[in-house]
Amino acid sequence: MPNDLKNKKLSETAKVLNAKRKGFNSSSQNHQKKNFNIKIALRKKKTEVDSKVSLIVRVFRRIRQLTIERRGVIYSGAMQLMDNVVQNVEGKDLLFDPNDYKSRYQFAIPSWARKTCALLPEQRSEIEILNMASLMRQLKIFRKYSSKMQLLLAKIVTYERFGRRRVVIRKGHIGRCFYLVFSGTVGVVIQGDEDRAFVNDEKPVNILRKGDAFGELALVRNTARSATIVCLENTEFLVIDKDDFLRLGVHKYAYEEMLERCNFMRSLEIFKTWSDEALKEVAEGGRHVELLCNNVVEVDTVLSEFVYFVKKGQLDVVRLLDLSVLNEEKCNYYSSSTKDSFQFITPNNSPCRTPHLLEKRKKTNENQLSHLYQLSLYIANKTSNLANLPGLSTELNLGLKKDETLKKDCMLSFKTSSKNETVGLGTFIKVDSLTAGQIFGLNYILSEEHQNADCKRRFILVSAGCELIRIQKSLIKSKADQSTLAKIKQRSIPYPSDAELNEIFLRYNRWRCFKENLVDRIINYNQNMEIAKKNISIQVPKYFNSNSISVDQCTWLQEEVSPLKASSNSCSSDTSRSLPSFFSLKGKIFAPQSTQRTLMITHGGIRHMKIGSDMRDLLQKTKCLTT
Ligand SMILES: Nc1ncnc2c1ncn2[C@@H]1O[C@@H]2COP(=O)(O)O[C@H]2[C@H]1O
Repeated sequence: MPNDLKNKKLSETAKVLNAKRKGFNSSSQNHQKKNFNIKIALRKKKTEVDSKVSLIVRVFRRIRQLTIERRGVIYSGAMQLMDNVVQNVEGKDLLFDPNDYKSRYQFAIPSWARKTCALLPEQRSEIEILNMASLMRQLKIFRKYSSKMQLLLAKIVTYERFGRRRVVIRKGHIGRCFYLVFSGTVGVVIQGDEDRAFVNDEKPVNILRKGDAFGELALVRNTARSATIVCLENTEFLVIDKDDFLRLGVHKYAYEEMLERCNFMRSLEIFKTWSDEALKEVAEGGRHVELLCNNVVEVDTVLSEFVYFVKKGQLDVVRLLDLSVLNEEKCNYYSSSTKDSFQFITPNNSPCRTPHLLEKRKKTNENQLSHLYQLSLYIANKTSNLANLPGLSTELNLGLKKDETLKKDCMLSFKTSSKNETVGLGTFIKVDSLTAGQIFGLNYILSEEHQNADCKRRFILVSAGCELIRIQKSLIKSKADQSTLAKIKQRSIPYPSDAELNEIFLRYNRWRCFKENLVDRIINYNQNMEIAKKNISIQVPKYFNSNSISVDQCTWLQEEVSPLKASSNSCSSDTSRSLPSFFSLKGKIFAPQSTQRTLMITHGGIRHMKIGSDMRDLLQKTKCLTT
């Protein structure tokens, strides 16, 4: 009986539980269904909204397109606001020009602007004038004019376009217009006819690009044209008529710029003896050039026609160094990683002709060397007195092959590589940095016997962000008096020779290899120590193994550290050579104070490296250090 009762009760509870489970299942199924339906409904709604939004976007795009096509209006309120902001900012002493970074940068004059230029001034609407002014603000020279003048010019400016070899201005003709170059390049020829601009060895005296202007002299002086201007490629100009030029006073700006050049030159010691007339004549032929960082100013200083005066910023002088003249033994100094990072250069002289570099080059501006330039190493000393360079010994064997000093200037030596390509090994090395008031190229105006060796060596001029004045060598030469020439002769100190630069490079490279190897070894050591701790049969790795790297690190450390006196400061942050008292290789002192120590290795500056307590033990074991 009790058993029956028990069974009954059990079956009843089982029934109840089953019923509950069923109920639960059905309710969760319902819930899922509901969720699913909501999801589908939401998705439908979303696609509907999406299609509506894309339709609206398309309609607006079309309206904008039609407006631009019909009325040429692109100058929105937002654009105007932005221009105002930029104008306000322009007055401040910014380190960069915001206009250089405008996303609306045009490489050629757009069709709406051509249409505007074709209209008579009185037919141009206010918005069209604003559009034109906004476009013209891309030109550096235009930005120098006041906002009022900009609008007045935008109202009267006309458009002209000429193909390659077309003469824009012919020397001796009457001047009728002033030209602003918007796209393309033109050559200035003073002697002979325009064909000289296209003869290889007789280059034009000057090349003008986007943002440059010409044709002001004849208008201001009321004389004949002083030079012939010929298009070197398809070139677009914005043109200002002589009457407008004089009426609006544009000539005052041109005159002011010339005066600025004149005053700058007058402030330089080298031109102190010059008459005002001579200085003015030279300044008139000069041009202002503003360059962003990493733009190449001159690819080959030997072929250059110009002397460069740094007005603001910094101009770097870079030399392409032939590393293949170093013998095999010296070449071994490059660790595999270091070797990879140096550029192989093909015989046609261009630093960027290898396929992967070409690829990169295509992506960047034609005139930029940035990726190669990163490799350059800075040498502050422009004299050949190497004793002044930190830690350099002139007795150091250069590793130059006999009779293989640099015969052909800047031409790298080429070898056939494993892939049957002719390759050379070179690196760019910065030999000088010119700052405001310094000049590059004055040496060239001396007679050949007085020129220093640098006049026959090719250097590359690279802007580190600078404003330059560019004047033809011939123009300065024609006006230079005896005392100026004597001053130039006196000041001409050549840059370090290639042999010296090679030495500097080797030393730098050795230091770099050493650092890399040291870091590798520390990492390697730490990893192996972990293994060694677990498995006693494995030998504890040696940290210093003088056979495995080309430079004996112990010697290096001693060499680096030897001039240091153990001081009581734990770590000095100034740039003079100093060491914390607890670490001195020479004195073999190592005071264990905590688990972390700072190993300082100096080479013309201080470098820090953290080492752990195991490292300290190891240094002691390898007898580099004793407690
Ligand atoms: N050395 C020069 N470098 C650049 N531009 C020049 C040089 N000499 C003359 N020009 C320009 O060439 C123009 C020729 O016509 P203009 O004489 O009216 O004005 C001249 C200057 O604007």
